[in-house]
Amino acid sequence: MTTGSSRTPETGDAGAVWRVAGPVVVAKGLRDARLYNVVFVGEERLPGEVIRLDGERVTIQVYEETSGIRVGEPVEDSGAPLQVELGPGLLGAIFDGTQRPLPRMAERDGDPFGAPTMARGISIPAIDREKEWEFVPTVGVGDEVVPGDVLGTVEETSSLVHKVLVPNGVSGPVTSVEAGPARVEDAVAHVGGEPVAMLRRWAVREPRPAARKLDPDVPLVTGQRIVDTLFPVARGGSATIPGGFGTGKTVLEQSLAKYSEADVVVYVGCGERGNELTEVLEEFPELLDPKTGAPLMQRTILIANTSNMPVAAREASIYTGITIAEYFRDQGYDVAIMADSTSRWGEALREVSGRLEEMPAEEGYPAYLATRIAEFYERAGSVVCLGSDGREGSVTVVGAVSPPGGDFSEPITQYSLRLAGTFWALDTSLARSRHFPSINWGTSYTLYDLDEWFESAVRPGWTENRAWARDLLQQERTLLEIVQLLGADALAPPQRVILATGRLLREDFLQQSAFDEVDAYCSPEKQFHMMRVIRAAHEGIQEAVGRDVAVEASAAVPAVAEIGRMKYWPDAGAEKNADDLIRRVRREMGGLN
Ligand SMILES: Nc1ncnc2c1ncn2[C@@H]1O[C@H](COP(=O)(O)OP(=O)(O)OP(=O)(O)O)[C@@H](O)[C@H]1O
Repeated sequence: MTTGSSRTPETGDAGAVWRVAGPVVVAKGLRDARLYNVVFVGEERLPGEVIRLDGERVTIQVYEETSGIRVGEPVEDSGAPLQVELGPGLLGAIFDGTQRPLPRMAERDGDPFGAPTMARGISIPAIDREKEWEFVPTVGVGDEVVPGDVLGTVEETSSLVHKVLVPNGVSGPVTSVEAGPARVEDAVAHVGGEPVAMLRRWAVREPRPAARKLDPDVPLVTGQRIVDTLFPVARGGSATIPGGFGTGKTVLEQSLAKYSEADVVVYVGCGERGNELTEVLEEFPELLDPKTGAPLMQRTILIANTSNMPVAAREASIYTGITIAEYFRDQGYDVAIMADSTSRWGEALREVSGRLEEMPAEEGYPAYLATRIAEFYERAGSVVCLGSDGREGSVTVVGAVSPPGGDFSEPITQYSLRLAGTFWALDTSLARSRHFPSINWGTSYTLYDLDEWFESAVRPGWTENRAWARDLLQQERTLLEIVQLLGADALAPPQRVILATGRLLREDFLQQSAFDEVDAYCSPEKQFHMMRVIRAAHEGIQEAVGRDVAVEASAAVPAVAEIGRMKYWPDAGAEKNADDLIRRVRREMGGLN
């Protein structure tokens, strides 16, 4: 994050600390302060952000521990709002909530998740200034360019070409452009005589512009069966994952981060425990993309703001993340941002608001909570990017919510579900019975209609399979209620068929282990073929019942046990395996009498 290092001394406006209350500092004497400007507090120059102006009192949320700051210490206004640095070198990076590179801080200070007072006042540039990138121009001298046009590219990783765009507010003829190695601050081109470097800055609270929004009609394939088949999210759409303690939010967010078909993934670990993020930091660099075989870290940016880091920086981490996501979207990429957890973020808002002595609204949260959550989800979108080539990009937002006591009526869950297009409700009783992912198929939903895409891109028949599975699960639910009241004997054979198939669907399709090397990712094609087999088993049991064969006998044929092993089939041979198994199911069930 740029904390005003580019300011000139003339713009610096100086005041003094007047009051300190936790992460909130009130200063006086800053004549030119503006809302959301970055200021430096105290002798240690701790960065903070102006969050309220009240006469001569300027209220600041400070992004670092304020202990030891005394009344009268200097406060300086940088004259600029909170910004992130954007450019080659972001992929694979690990930042804190204000975009300080954690590995380089750790080199200085040891464990980055250790002491809450770590690294006070240190300012390390987010993007490496010395690294050289091979710049390949895509324009020539004399070409007329407008904001968003691609000036050239650098190969940031083996799987992603970073596009260097004409910045906002710059247009005209290219007056010079130079191929070859360049550092991020070097001018790689001149447009209308203005130098253009690769490094950009952007105020985090301001959405980056695009030419226009598109209807989200392509799914973000996740490789998670219940998600893709029953409740898919669109590229450029949004999803929320509420779940009580231990229901699997973090595991699901991480599976999405690992396996979603996004070009770039921004993972914001917000207020989670340090050891959970350490796991992520250790595990991610080891993982390979199931599609390309390239290290997953090459497409990932991690933003870590753990529960022991200063609370105000947690609020910033979401904005830092989404701004970086939009930056890659603008290059024409599909980006997914996962935030775990927005509840911890809401708690940061609540804490700061409490220090400001604002009138609390629902459950002590500030009245502007809903607006803030909306600002985050509304930055999702599929767009035509700025620039003349009409390229398209998207940001998909996935936010986890940890409602206290698993109570979904609390404000953050309620606001999130009003805003997000997909709702994956994690269920405590499913988690307790070790049914993972514990997405409740009765209460979850998606508002995106993506059937057409699946029909043409995966297989015709996808929609019908999906409708069949949903209907069957719904019927099973109703029947299970009857069984609870009256016992299984109350059911007629056709109803028992539904229970038998419902079980197959739940155990052999919806359950998916995030920790099994093969099962953790399931392609839509394999999902389709697995569903075909389960439907064939359903028909087989139904036919057998028509011949007066007991449901239990059909459900016990050896081929049914093989259905339980479909998860471990390799993706590649799924179609043939499914054909073979369907034949076996028919043969074995057909032979019963
Ligand atoms: N898809 C899955 N496959 C296998 N096990 C899972 C899966 N999802 C969750 N689990 C199990 O559930 C446990 C809890 O998951 P997780 O830590 O994600 O929960 P959480 O909702 O994030 O918890 P917290 O409320 O503590 O943040 C995991 O350690 C794991 O054992």
